[in-house]
Amino acid sequence: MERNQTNPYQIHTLQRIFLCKNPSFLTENPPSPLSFIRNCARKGWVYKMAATYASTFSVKSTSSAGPRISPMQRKPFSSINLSPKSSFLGSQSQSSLLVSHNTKAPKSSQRSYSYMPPHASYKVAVLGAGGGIGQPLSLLIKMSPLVSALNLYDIANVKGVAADLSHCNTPSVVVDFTGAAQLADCLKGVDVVVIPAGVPRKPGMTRDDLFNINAGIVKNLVEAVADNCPEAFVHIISNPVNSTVPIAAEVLKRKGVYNPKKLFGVTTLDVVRANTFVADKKNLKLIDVDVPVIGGHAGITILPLLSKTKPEVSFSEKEVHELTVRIQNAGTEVVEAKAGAGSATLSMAYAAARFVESSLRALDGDSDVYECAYVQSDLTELPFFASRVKLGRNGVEAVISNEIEGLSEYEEKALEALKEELKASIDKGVAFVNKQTVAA
Ligand SMILES: NC(=O)C1=CN([C@@H]2O[C@H](COP(=O)(O)OP(=O)(O)OC[C@H]3O[C@@H](n4cnc5c(N)ncnc54)[C@H](O)[C@@H]3O)[C@@H](O)[C@H]2O)C=CC1
Ligand SMILES: O=C([O-])CC(=O)C(=O)O
Repeated sequence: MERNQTNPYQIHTLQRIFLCKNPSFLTENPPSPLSFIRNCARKGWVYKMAATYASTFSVKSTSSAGPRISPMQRKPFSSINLSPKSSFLGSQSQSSLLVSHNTKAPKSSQRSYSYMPPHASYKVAVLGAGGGIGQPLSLLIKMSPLVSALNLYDIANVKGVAADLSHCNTPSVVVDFTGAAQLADCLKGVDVVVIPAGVPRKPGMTRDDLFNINAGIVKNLVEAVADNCPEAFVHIISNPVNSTVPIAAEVLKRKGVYNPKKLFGVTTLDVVRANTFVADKKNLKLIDVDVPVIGGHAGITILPLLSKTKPEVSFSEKEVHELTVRIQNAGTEVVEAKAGAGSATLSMAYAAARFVESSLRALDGDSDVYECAYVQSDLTELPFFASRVKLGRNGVEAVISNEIEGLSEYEEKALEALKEELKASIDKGVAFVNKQTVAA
């Protein structure tokens, strides 16, 4: 079976594109995987895309009556090895679902369909929704077939964003919340909280230069998360991620609700960039490329594992060095191009939306969801580390350990070299919360 690495966001995009082009399709002809594939074939779309659609639509959704989130488990993560044939979507769901589609698909004349469309039943909150990332991210989340409620929070300018988005005819209901007094209401009953609140870089700044402002913002927001939706998945985007995630962990610990499986630093943009740059450099089909990125999310702490690129591809030493440096400096590339008007917003929104969609699929019972993220980890001696993780209903089900085995000499050295900086950033975050606690 051909390995399929299409990302979850592309999958839903395909289904939306198809349904937009065929508006009567849903009412006249419930979209069985088979009929979709026939339509794709008629339109000359590649088989792989059709198969991807079939696999997504074959994923059963939990109904609102079903158990949505099981009780928190505080055991340390288990580490598992990932088959070299697996993608972040996993190998088995794609192939087995394809097989099940092939065997179960009804004849075109039949009207009984075993397929269940995604059921919008999850509540997502975006904190910092009025900002450069917040706005396009909210739009992309509004497009998700899995979201029933989208709560948008900011300290200003969020009313108009919510009014605007609420006109899109997708399932979720959009509600705006402005200012600290409305934060608790925004968070009640939320399944996934995404935090892009905070200031972005200007040319000449490092991400760590944002610490003084963003540390306090993240601390306050996560305190409210702890009080109002302690069971939610928490996605931290605000920089410096290497420190803001440890800050969030300390806050949650002090509130007695820390579940390391549900706290994530969003590093998806590093993977998105690595995939794009490698595909470009090696003239590969973008849809096939998958490069794991480990470590952290700043400068040399961003470590793309080019030796683990799928499909297998060889790089010269020069190529490895140039690609690694470009991926590490890609944020700065955007900051400089924007010349004072902020940092990456659109690509970040795309990447964060992919991570949200993956989390929702995991919550919804898809047992084959993999993403790279910055999480509490025992892969190295550092307490937080980005690597590929398997996501499930309870958050991180396993950290994928074999991807940091058998590294190239270049990667081994880069891994050792990043540890000091990453440790300092983690310690800085923890010290910040300790200091605030003593002062209070
Ligand atoms: N993790 C990653 O890969 C990336 C992270 N970032 C980071 O994301 C953050 C946001 O970037 P942008 O959206 O471009 O900035 P922005 O300035 O355009 O938007 C930030 C938003 O946060 C809001 N905000 C500020 N304080 C808040 C508070 N206490 N509560 C709620 N909202 C608050 C602002 O009103 C604004 O709407 C920055 O820290 C940036 O460095 C940016 C790109 C990639
Ligand atoms: O570079 C920045 O400041 C924003 C960021 O984290 C990125 O684009 O990766």
